[in-house]
Amino acid sequence: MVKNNVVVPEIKNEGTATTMPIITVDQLVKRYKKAEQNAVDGISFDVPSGSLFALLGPNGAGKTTAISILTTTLAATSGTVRIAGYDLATQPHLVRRQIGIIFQRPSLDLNLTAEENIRLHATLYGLYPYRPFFRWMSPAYRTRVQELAQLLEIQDSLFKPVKTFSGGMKRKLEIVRSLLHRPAVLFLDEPTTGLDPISRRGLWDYLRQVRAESGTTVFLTTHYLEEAEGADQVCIMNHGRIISNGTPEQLKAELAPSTLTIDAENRDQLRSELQHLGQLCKEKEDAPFTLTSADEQVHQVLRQIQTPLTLVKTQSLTLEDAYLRIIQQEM
Ligand SMILES: Nc1ncnc2c1ncn2[C@@H]1O[C@H](COP(=O)(O)OP(=O)(O)OP(=O)(O)O)[C@@H](O)[C@H]1O
Repeated sequence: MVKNNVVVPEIKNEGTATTMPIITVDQLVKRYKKAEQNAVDGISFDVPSGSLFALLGPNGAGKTTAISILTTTLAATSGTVRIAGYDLATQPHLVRRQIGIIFQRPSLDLNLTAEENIRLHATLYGLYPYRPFFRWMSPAYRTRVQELAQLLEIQDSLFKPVKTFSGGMKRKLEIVRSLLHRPAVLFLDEPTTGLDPISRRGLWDYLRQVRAESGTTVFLTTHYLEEAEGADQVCIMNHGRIISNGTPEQLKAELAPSTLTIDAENRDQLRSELQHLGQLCKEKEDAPFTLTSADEQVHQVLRQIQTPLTLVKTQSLTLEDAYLRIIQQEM
């Protein structure tokens, strides 16, 4: 892998993802006042409509800065961003209508019920006229809230004070609230930080469901690599720059090749066959042959080998392995 290599993604079209970009970022720069370096240093990427896009990077890489600009809460120094066809710099109010945001820190009023939190948000954003009771709100509002609450399985807690909610339920409530206006893009800044593994898994199941049902594009920053494994596209930032961008499979294939361990009764024949196939492999006396290549190459090699094998073991590395390699190359 060459440093700063940007893999052009071949977008998977699973379920709702299409190849049309809903977000286009071009040469985006942010330099904070009095800072000596750019926090975001000329990044460019596209997010296909309906996809799950994960932005990764170590602490201080520039992820929160980038997501803050994309969600119109921070002004860029230069560069252009288009979201759902609108220009971020000149049409921020139109962009805001297209997006839902879930920040790192929950922004719920703990003394209100879940539904009251949703109602306040809906009224503040001008989605529905305010009424002092749920039953007085418009039928459209009531149906939408019930639908979303059911989707995220918090319908039994809708009228309970949020202070009685677990961390996972609060996150789900924030999701309900952010989906109220059917945003085209849902931005999530480290949405599962502080959640236990069960709540994290649950949240992901729900987000998957929401995406399947509404075709929402999800743009996420996370430190949990296993969460990014399920993304259509993974973009890795470091020091304000994009150092890798592609599908998880592409990143793994480029940076963390799979290992194939094979052996045969007739080791001489296998060795010469491997040499003939141009496979450089590590070999210790009497130990199995270990080949390291990208996933599809491993399978190709296996298909071509004629020598009867006594051992075949493949080990695919994880996105976390790929990520650590990319970051370590940068150090
Ligand atoms: N308000 C600010 N003023 C000055 N510098 C800032 C400000 N916010 C962030 N920075 C700097 O910008 C750089 C990028 O920070 P940012 O918070 O975007 O990184 P991050 O990738 O989100 O990190 P983390 O994973 O820790 O949340 C860092 O060097 C940080 O110190």
